[in-house]
Amino acid sequence: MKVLVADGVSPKAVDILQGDFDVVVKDKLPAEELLKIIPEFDGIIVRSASKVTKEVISKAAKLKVIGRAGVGTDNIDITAATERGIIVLNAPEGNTIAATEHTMAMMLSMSRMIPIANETLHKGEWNRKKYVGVELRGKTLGIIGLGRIGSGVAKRAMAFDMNIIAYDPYLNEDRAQALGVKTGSLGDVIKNADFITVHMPLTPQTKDMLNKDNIAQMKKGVRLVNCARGGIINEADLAAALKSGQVAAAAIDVFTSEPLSPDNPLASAPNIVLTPHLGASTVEAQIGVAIDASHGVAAALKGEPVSTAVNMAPVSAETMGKIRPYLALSERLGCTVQSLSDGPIQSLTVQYNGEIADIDTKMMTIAVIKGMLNPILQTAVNYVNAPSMAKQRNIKIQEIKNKDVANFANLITVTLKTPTGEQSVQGTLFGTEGRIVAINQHRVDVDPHARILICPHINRPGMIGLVGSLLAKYNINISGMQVGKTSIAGTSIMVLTIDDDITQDIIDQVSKIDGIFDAKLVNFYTI
Ligand SMILES: NC(=O)c1ccc[n+]([C@@H]2O[C@H](COP(=O)([O-])OP(=O)(O)OC[C@H]3O[C@@H](n4cnc5c(N)ncnc54)[C@H](O)[C@@H]3O)[C@@H](O)[C@H]2O)c1
Ligand SMILES: O=C(O)[C@H](O)COP(=O)(O)O
Repeated sequence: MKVLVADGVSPKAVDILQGDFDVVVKDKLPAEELLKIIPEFDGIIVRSASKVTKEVISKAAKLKVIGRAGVGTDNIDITAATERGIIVLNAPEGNTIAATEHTMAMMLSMSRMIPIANETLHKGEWNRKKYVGVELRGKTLGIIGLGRIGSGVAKRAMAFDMNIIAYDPYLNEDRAQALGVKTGSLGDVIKNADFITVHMPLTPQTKDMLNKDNIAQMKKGVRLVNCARGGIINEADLAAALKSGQVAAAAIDVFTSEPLSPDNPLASAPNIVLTPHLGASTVEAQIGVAIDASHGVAAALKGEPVSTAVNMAPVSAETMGKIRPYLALSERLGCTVQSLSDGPIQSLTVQYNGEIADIDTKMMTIAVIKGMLNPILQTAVNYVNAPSMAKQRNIKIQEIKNKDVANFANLITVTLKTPTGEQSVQGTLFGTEGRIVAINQHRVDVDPHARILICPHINRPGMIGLVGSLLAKYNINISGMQVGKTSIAGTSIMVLTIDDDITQDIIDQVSKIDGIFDAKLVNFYTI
């Protein structure tokens, strides 16, 4: 598979990917070139420069994953990617410190007029009277958006003896208390702050959040910082407020259109410190995001789950650690139960018993759906599109959780209903190895790999021999065999692991053997 590493992402990404993938590096990637070359690639890693638009995605016939070596995914059309089942992932933590420290640097440079003092001194002007700044100590800093970077700024600003007031409508009050930060409404921040810094994504709600109306209500001489996204502070309104003196100074790293055009009103505004989107530009951050994004892209291309995918239900790293060993088993249970069934799938129930009932199992249920649908659909089903594929087919999905369990520490029971009846399989982990432990109430111990042939049969001597001889006639080797017990009198189930390919015609012949009720092949190579 081929991966395109664009936008000057650190060479660390190439080091990580090149063992497994064919890697192409394009530090500069004009939009027309991206459109032209994207059909060749299975994966792409970008920073904010390349725009992965709907048009790019429509041409990306093989694309399975878009990795963002950074936080903001506003340069990627996530809706278009999700519709195509393309995983979009980011690297949300690698550049947090860099952006936090850049915000502090911007606040200090703006307060002490360092850029202009430096520039004029280089021109030979020794101007000590003109560049008298203000202190941070004792000032109120309004932080809008108290996420990773906002909290980091809060901590550092406290060390400068600033008073903090934060506004974040989605913030849990406990988190603010743990940080020792006072919270308030947007209006409280607007009215009380001497400095305001914004740290949230650009969304329809946050666009122009600071504008001429609320800038007019701020303290005269307020100082504003934007190291988040261009447009959260309206650029024309800010430029006007800098000219009028309502805003004493501003420090801006991000712009509505990048690179910054000379026509942008901020380019010529007074008392403003500008940097060309440098928040994440430290050696450490670029290595960090490249490592995280490339590991995510590699995992996605290998069909493994990705904890930083942004178009899937989020799963914490802690939960991921607990569920990871169950994912392959879950997929195999989905594949097995589907292979046992006939007719259109009406509903799928996944029941979790034991300790796993206490954890967030939604990704395991998605793995079951993936395993159930992949063998029967033309479109590749993955962790992103599995729930919507099930919905499109009107399959009712139900999760049941119960801490009670007999015989095992944890048990997953997958039941699938079609108009012809109900099939169920159960699985558990022995150590880290997944095992199918029951098929339609017959107790078995099956390692779900390669292909298995499942034959319910009458419980009488000679049945295994009959099936074995028929398969031997076609030179099909049986590498494993299990006979399942049940409380249902007179019936049994044999599960044969077979190495070789087997035709439907041979399976039909097995099912016609006297005493065999049915023969179903589960091909784990199809998931
Ligand atoms: N300048 C740079 O180079 C640079 C580097 C890294 C991140 N960023 C940007 O910084 C921003 C913050 O990044 P982060 O990692 O802290 O993100 P985060 O997701 O950890 O935090 C965002 C916070 O904003 C809050 N929020 C969302 N909508 C809000 C609203 N309407 N009003 C107030 N708060 C709201 C959320 O509740 C969350 O707490 C993002 O836009 C990101 O793209 C820029
Ligand atoms: O959202 C981000 O991570 C930052 O804006 C960094 O963007 P960059 O990778 O283009 O520097």
